[in-house]
Amino acid sequence: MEPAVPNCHQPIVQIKDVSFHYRDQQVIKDLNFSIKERDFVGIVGSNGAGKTTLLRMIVGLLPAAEGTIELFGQPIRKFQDWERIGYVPQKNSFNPLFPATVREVVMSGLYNKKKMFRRVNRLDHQKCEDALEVMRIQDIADKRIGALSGGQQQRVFLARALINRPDLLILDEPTIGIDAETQAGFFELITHMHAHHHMTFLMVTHDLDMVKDYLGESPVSQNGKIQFFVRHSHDIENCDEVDLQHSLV
Ligand SMILES: Nc1ncnc2c1ncn2[C@@H]1O[C@H](COP(=O)(O)OP(=O)(O)OP(=O)(O)O)[C@@H](O)[C@H]1O
Repeated sequence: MEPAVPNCHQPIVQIKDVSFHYRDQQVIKDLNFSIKERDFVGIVGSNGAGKTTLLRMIVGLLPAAEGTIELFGQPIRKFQDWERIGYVPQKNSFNPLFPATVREVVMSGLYNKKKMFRRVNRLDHQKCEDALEVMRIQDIADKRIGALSGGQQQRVFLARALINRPDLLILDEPTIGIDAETQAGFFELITHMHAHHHMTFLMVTHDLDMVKDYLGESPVSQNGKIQFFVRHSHDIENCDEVDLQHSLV
């Protein structure tokens, strides 16, 4: 039997009785689910099941019609600490003429509404170099994003999401449109990060092989057509030892 999750693993996302509809189309109904610190949660479901809608609610882009969502113990409407969450949305495909370089795209992860116009300082540059290094894209940092392959672009968006060293990383079908070999490398990177960094993961994927290999054969729960697979991290045995490596590199 799987050991229980240690008590020091705090709830990161708590979803209670959440429902959502677009006009008259009910997409999510009475969803209850929680994600604890250092869990790796995989969301699987057929097209149109409501997976992206759910992620968009969790990152505050859509309000739940009913029910409550808490992030890091706070109701979402009061939550301000968005730097703690990295989000890689579905399909970031760039026009080859798009003028930004890889480094500029990664740096843009530092800006939110409040900080848009503040000056970039030495620490920001260091964070950017760390994110480039951890994604192994330093050598393409000055290339235009539009000139890269889908797999390389995906690494850039992951680096952009990682620049603030988030506690929770949310990925929406990160390997869609990427060849099998690059996909396997990407999952290796993500699972390595889960094992070695103090981060929690929530990922929508259609890759059932990856889900079964890393998250197990059976979902821990289901809501409508959405299934949730979870791997808990058990390597914090002692609650005094939660100070795992928190830097990226
Ligand atoms: N902005 C929108 N307005 C109206 N309906 C929408 C909107 N976005 C999504 N829908 C509908 O809501 C349902 C759920 O969509 P969603 O994108 O959340 O599903 P999904 O599980 O992520 O699907 P996929 O695997 O195809 O990405 C679908 O029927 C979709 O057509």
